[in-house]
Amino acid sequence: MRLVDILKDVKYTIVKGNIDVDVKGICYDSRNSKEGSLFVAIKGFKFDGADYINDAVEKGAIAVAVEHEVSIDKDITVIKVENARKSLAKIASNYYGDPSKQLFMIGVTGTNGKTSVTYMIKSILESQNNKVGLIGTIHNMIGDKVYPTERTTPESLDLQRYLRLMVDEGVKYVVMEVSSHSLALNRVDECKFDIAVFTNLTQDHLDFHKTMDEYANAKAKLFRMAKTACVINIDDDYSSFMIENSNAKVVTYGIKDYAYIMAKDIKNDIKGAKFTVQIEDIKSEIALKIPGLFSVYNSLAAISVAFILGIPLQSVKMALKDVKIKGRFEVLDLEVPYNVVIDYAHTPDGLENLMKAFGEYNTGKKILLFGCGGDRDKGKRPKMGEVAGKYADFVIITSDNPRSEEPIDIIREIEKGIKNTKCPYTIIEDRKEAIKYALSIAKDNDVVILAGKGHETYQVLKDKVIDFDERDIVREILNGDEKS
Ligand SMILES: CC(=O)N[C@H]1[C@@H](OP(=O)(O)OP(=O)(O)OC[C@H]2O[C@@H](n3ccc(=O)[nH]c3=O)[C@H](O)[C@@H]2O)O[C@H](CO)[C@@H](O)[C@@H]1O[C@H](C)C(=O)N[C@@H](C)C(=O)N[C@H](CCC(=O)O)C(=O)O
Ligand SMILES: Nc1ncnc2c1ncn2[C@@H]1O[C@H](COP(=O)(O)OP(=O)(O)OP(=O)(O)O)[C@@H](O)[C@H]1O
Ligand SMILES: N[C@H](CCC[C@H](N)C(=O)O)C(=O)O
Ligand SMILES: [Mg+2]
Repeated sequence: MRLVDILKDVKYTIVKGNIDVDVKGICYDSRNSKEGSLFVAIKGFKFDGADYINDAVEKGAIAVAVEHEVSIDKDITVIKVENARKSLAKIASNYYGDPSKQLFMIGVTGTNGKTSVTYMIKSILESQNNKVGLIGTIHNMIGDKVYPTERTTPESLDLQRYLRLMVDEGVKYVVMEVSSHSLALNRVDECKFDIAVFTNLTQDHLDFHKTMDEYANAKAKLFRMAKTACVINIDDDYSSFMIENSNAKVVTYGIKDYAYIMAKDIKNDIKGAKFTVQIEDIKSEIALKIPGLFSVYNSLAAISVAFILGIPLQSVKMALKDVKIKGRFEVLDLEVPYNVVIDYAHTPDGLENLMKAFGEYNTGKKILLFGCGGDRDKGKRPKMGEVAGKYADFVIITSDNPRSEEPIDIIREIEKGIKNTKCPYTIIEDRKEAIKYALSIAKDNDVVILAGKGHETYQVLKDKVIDFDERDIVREILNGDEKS
């Protein structure tokens, strides 16, 4: 594709060379550069892409886009842009033919519930014989095909490539998680969203956004982008802020106060939740396999999208009843007289919602095992410790993904919070040892809750990533054949 066409509607100046060259690929990481590439050099939080221009050229790049003056003695085309991330999004959309224009785009944002809501929406859309694309934390999907991912919302170049692939494979609807990072870092700039969904806003990612206002402002961008409708959880404290930022029809859902789509007569046990959904004078019984009030909220968001698309409630009911999501309130099928549940709760609100889901019926003790991710929001750690102590009968504080931090430092911060409660707890830094201990103290009718890692089958340590699938670890321990 001609570079001049790739740069359509991008603000740039030519530093040197000619823009009427044929580009054979785009990259924002020099390590992915190849013959004929355009390398977009982004000045990031850790590295400056401009320091890797020579690497990119050695691998065949014939053009680079930079956001500040650099001296380049190579015989290549150099253009200067104001904002490399913003330009990359436009460049990617041009290169892949603006695929989101040919798709019905549903973006789901919020601190918790994004993955859960996207899976529910995908199930409902597929019940109408649609081929659906999904972009999210666990993996990306085109119909039933699964693609591994490292991000909840990919960089613009990767995202636009997925959207092009989805168009080419006959996808009509795309349902995607839109993280606050992606909104702040221009990853979804060129996505033409039709529906935006807001789940909730509570503390997370303040290591990045610094304040809740900044976090809310990032999320609000999505509601300004949506053209068809904005689906809003009216019970959330930030609902009015998201509604103020909505440029399309607003559909509200909720449980506490009046909402256009409401849930009533909610019943909940470890097998799932049941409730009556009410839309004006229409009512229907809904059953979910994932327990918890939070699951009722998530399903109301999905039901709202279905309502906007004119999908009959009977089809919605049938599509929702079997939805299960890896690592989201995943009850393991074991031959023991207690339950083991794996969940992804990794924020104070997520953990509180998870623990409340047990509170209503669990007859035995709630043994909660969790840690907090390293290189993430430190402020949530004591708050999660306090939530754990408030709702559990016994807590084992351990590691999650420590990343570059010392595991014990993270644990000590969590411990500060649990000390504000009377809940007995212990500290076991090694997560596998912690799981072994949790299983050793569980009695009949107890529930062992492994929180924070959910679907993850790895553990990110300082210098390596190890295999770590809690499903396998639990079974190995119970069968007495755990590998050390
Ligand atoms: C805070 C954040 O989101 N950072 C993302 C950002 O990193 P950065 O801007 O700091 O990039 P950098 O590492 O400084 O590198 C700058 C540039 O130099 C380039 N480079 C670097 C090295 C090299 O040899 N050659 C080269 O060209 C890089 O490709 C990059 O373009 O751009 C990088 C390249 O795309 C991402 O990998 C990185 O995600 C980091 C790893 C990350 O952990 N992000 C998390 C926080 C995240 O995005 N999470 C959200 C929300 C999760 C959720 O709540 O669900 C998500 O959507 O996943
Ligand atoms: N609506 C909700 N409100 C509060 N907590 C929730 C809600 N839905 C799910 N949770 C809890 O939060 C955890 C994460 O849910 P989910 O993966 O759907 O959120 P997410 O927004 O995709 O998270 P992430 O930002 O990490 O991608 C769940 O395992 C559950 O414990
Ligand atoms: N077990 C994960 C959960 C959060 C992952 C994701 N939401 C992010 O912030 O990258 C961790 O904290 O390490
Ligand atoms: Mg997610």
